[in-house]
Amino acid sequence: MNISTLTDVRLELIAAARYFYQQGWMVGTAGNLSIRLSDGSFWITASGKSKGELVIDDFVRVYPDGRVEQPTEDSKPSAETAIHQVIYNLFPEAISCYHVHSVEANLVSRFVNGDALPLPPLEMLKGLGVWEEKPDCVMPIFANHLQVQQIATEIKTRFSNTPPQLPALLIRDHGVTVWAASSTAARNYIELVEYIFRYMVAARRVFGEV
Ligand SMILES: CSCCC(=O)C(=O)COP(=O)(O)O
Ligand SMILES: [Zn+2]
Repeated sequence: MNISTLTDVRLELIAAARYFYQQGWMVGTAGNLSIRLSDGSFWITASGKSKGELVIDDFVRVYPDGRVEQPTEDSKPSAETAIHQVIYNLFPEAISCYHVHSVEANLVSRFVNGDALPLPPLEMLKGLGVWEEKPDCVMPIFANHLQVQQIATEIKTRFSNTPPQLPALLIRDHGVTVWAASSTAARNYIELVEYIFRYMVAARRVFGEV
């Protein structure tokens, strides 16, 4: 057994949340992070915690049968747990699911009225698994329903019929969610999609609508 096997994976989520908070992507209590374990359960941030200063007891463990293990009675699973559950069910290779709120994600989600955001053919897309010359990629956009379960159901229905080109989705006027085969990859994916959104906002300023 090496030393990394002994590390509590919640520490990775704490470090990632602190970093995202510093970038302005998890301001206040915004966003939620999760990591799946080998038994199929996952740790997810408890609802309403300040994401810049999480501690080890600010997580809840959710089991595949829906059972929830809370460190304290007032720790409730993230309000957006249903989205993490649907992502883990749809994508068996997913080990981490990260959701953040940035200003740029919200701006680009209004660049189109439809349910798909065309992405510029940037080299950065390779980091998200798109190895094509001049890739023609879109990021799926979902409506931000008050009932999170409705968002989760729409993700399930759409992705069951049409798998996304990228491991990422946008919820309009809300934020972005990514999933990956490791927590390190999920962190990179958040950085990559946020770079692409920043580029899109800057490009609109420089070139106008393209
Ligand atoms: C001020 S954030 C509003 C709720 C939300 O969108 C979010 O990501 C955080 O919810 P949680 O229950 O995970 O704290
Ligand atoms: Zn959110």
